[in-house]
Amino acid sequence: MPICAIESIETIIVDLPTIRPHKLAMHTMQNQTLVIIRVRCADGIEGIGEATTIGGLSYGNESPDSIKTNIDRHFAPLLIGQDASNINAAMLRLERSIRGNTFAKSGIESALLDALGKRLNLPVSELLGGRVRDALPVAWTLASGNTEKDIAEAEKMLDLRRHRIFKLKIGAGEVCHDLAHVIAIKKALGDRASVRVDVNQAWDEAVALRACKVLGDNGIDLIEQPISRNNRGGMVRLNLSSPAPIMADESIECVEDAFNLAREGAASVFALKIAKNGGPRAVLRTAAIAEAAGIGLYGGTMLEGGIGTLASAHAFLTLNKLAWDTELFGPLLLTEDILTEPLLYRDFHLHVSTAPGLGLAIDEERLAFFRRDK
Ligand SMILES: O=C(O)C[C@H]1C=CC(=O)O1
Ligand SMILES: [Mn+2]
Repeated sequence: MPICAIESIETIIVDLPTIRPHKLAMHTMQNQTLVIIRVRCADGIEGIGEATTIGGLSYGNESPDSIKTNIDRHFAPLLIGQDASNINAAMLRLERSIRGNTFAKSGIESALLDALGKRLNLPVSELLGGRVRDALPVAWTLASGNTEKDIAEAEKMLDLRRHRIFKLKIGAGEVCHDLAHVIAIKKALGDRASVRVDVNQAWDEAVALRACKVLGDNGIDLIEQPISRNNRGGMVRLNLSSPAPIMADESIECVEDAFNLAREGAASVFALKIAKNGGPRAVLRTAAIAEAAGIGLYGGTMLEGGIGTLASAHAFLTLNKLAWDTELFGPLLLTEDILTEPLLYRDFHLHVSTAPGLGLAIDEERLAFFRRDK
């Protein structure tokens, strides 16, 4: 294939409203901020990617502002003039000069895959080796902060046949109150739904030791990141003692973290996130480590909009087993998106088309309206 140079890279910060406040242990989201990445190539093809985090710097090491600045100032000069079709070479070039910054790398890798797919007339899932499914089961997060509201929201999702897996965000309140909240929701939904919790690192080990037992004994299927990512020994001990499986989320900030967690036995399920590994190809390296270690897989999200959600979905479609399903509901938390077509959620699944690249197009008017610098 002749060399097709990267001509320009544009980063655009977009602020979109959410359907309701989304309450996490470390931050309450009132809206969501996406960083859209447009990689323009010499053959006129444009690759589109997204790098999105939650709550500025309250969740991870990168913020929308740092992602934009770092791509504009540090990534773009390394990539302009390089072959857009050689994703290995482009990503290795970044890796040699740029430490960390996996969110920004993920957005760039997604955009390069989108461009290559459009160039070759193939969906990104096929560039990643081929899909073994066309749709993914999708969990919903109940995070209004109110038990009755959360139960009503879950009932609505079941009626709509949109979700039958619910993740509850806890950790911000008193432990006893949080446990009562979770147990009340599980009681109301019974066997009609899988109920899981995400503590977002809020507990210490002593609290988690007791709380995980209560959760497991009350029918909670999965406990996500109960304690700090820094307490790896504690994760190992909890994973041994908890009656419900422990899932690592914040513990994985790169592929090497995944290897160390697997080696130490610190979790029996991994949340896969393209943003935390450096892209759709990078996340599959973490998936391979998990598969080799007998660790279950869950398709995670950073509450991306449609672009990041599809980039994640194309990677997850290629996996042999996704024992714990996915939570790719980000676009459904937003009242607006910037794509010409919404993603297709039906019968508890996200359905992913086989259109070239990520299979999406930007609605330029909406983008112009929602971009922060307009
Ligand atoms: O998992 C997280 O910690 C982040 C995110 C994913 C779903 C959700 O509601 O929040
Ligand atoms: Mn989480």
